Amino acid sequence: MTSGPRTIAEHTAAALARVRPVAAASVRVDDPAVVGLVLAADVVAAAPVPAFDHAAMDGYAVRSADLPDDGSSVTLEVRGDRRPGVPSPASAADAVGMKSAAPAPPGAADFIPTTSDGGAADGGAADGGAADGGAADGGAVRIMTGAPVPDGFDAVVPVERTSTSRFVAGGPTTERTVTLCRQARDHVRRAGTDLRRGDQIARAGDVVGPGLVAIAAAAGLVELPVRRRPRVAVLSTGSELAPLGTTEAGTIADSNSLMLAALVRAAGADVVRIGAVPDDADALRAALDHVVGVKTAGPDRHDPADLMPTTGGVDLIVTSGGVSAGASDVVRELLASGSAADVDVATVAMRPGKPQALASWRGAPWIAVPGNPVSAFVSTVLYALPAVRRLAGRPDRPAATVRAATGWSSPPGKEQVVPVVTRPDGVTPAGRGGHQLSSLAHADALVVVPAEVAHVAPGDPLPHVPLPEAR
Ligand SMILES: Nc1nc2c(c(=O)[nH]1)N[C@H]1C(S)=C(S)[C@@H](COP(=O)(O)OP(=O)(O)OC[C@H]3O[C@@H](n4cnc5c(N)ncnc54)[C@H](O)[C@@H]3O)O[C@H]1N2
Ligand code: MOO
Repeated sequence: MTSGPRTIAEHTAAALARVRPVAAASVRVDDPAVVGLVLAADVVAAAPVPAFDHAAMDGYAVRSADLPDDGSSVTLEVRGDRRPGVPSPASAADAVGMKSAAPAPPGAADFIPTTSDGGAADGGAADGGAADGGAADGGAVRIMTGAPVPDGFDAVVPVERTSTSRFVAGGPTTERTVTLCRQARDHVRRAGTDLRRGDQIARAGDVVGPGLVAIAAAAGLVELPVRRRPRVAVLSTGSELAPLGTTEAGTIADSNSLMLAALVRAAGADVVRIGAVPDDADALRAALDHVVGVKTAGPDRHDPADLMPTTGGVDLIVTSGGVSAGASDVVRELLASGSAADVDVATVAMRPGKPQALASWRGAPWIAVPGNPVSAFVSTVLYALPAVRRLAGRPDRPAATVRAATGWSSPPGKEQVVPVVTRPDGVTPAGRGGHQLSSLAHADALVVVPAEVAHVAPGDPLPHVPLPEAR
């Protein structure tokens, strides 16, 4: 199908209609590769955060009811010791049998009941050892930040606001009593006050970042439902294209495939870069078959009947060059040959980037952009990157506008796509503007000047398409 001139929005929609998000999979939260992937489903907490009521300060757990309302101090017996990472009081008591004759060494991961003479309890609650520091008898329980607050206790008084004044890291803790008073804050982080079980953590389409990994782990999740990075093949067409560093007369460096690969990678895809294919339909056919993983069975490897269709290789193909009206425009030649499906050769009323094409090759969507480097760049940003985003499972980028910081002219009747540098006072065309490849070196966004605008004035609002951050 060949259509008449269309708008950028129309061609973007036509490109997007060809792609769907790649399949979802589960990836462990501790797999570094999960960072940067896109959630395939909403994520909810499997456990509350915090998981249990715990001390927010090193100090003493108390019952506020035991502390005078008027703020005067009270001396309480120190009846136990709570460290982070210990079992619950009951199981700790079981573990130590409540019979230990000597105080545990500092750092012992136990709840150590303390007797009134400073030694460890040997008879449990029955002899006044306040076996689990339970609240029934009140008193104070020495507690370190992160340790579970004993049942019945409801506040923690920081050590520096008590008669103890400080704990010595790794040192003994033998005080039998502590004098303290009511504090304005309870310094207890309560279970579920950050997230309750079932609370939503993130939504489908969100990118997994460091913070999400942390909250997922804290909320009891082992795996996240994500989509793998889309695989995108990038290749250039042109018999004049030579490998990097070649200085042979009449050849040029294949800069487009490097540029397109970097753009597509920055947008979140894994890239299979084929590099340059000569202006030869058979060579292009073979290269495309290679990237989609088609097996050739017969002696004539180009007979479609001998090809096993598969999209196992890549999720999208992006090619540059060969889409205009020349005798060596190999993409056009191949699209006209009947080998490709869903062919849509389009003229877009934009500058640069007028000739465009879409197709599908053995089931893989194919976005063909023009070869002029600036055209290839803007076309890839406008058509291929939204497709990569959709393949990855991300929502479409919301429309944004930016102010022009300077003025410039624009061709009448065409949308003008301008690589720009974005500053606080607005955007200015990057480099020397126009079709100069050098202008792309510092561009951080594109702006699209509407077709009906012949002159952009400073302060005019323009649609703004930020470039993806290189990675
Ligand atoms: N008679 C017409 N001629 C052209 C038209 C038209 O409408 N009628 N359109 C022009 C426009 S607009 C563009 S854009 C180009 C697009 O042409 P192609 O997509 O066929 O691209 P090529 O001819 O292959 O190359 C154009 C230009 O870009 C250079 N190039 C190509 N590939 C690379 C690469 N990988 N790395 C660096 N540079 C590359 C190539 O050498 C050419 O100079 O067509 C106009 N013609
Ligand atoms: O529109 Mo072409 O894309 O001039 O460069």
